[in-house]
Amino acid sequence: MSKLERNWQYAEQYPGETDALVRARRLSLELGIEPVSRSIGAQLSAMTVLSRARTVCEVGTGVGVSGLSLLRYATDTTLTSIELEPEHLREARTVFADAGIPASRLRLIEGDARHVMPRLNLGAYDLVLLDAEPEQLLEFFEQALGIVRPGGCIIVPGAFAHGRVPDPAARDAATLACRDLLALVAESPAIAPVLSPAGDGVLTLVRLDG
Ligand SMILES: C[S@@+](CC[C@H](N)C(=O)[O-])C[C@H]1O[C@@H](n2cnc3c(N)ncnc32)[C@H](O)[C@@H]1O
Repeated sequence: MSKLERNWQYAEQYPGETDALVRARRLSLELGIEPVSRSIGAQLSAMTVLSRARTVCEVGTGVGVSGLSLLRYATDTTLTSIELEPEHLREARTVFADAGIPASRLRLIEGDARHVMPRLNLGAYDLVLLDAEPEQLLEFFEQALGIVRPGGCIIVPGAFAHGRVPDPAARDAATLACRDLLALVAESPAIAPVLSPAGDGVLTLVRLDG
């Protein structure tokens, strides 16, 4: 194992998770839904608090691993989470309830985020997480730019498309979408991008004022 791989593995095993997160992660894997990794979950938990995010929007609820992470330390934060699959959302409702998250802090919306996001209030969210179909990433991103407030951020876990983005031979739709987004935001005067190699890559995009 290379030094980089050892670092990565250590970082993935390092953070502790709550019992509710451990249960949700297990359920997610049993159902074949890929949850955010432990280190990314820890980053999300910290980001919500660091950025003082009160309003968070998530695309791709799954069964709630990322949602629980986002809300972990932020007791006043509300989460709007959009999920296409009714079964996933049903499981997520149970996961949030079992974790003791009050219903008043949650707005779980069933539907295709590409149709739901245009109905959300412009500039109303402090933090937006995009964790659904990578092929649709550019569409989600355009909508996210509209709903995140200036100074707020958009977070994209899985930005390496399972490690394929850095491989020039990889040309599948998901990889191309991630590459296109990375190129787009690198050139944008309206965004400060940060790409971290944690998990399968986390792209954090701060929407600049003006
Ligand atoms: C990678 S999983 C999300 C995992 C979750 N964020 C977590 O960490 O627990 C992606 C989810 O996005 C959902 N999804 C796919 N396309 C979607 C769309 N267009 N709108 C909303 N949800 C979508 C899938 O059904 C799946 O549950």
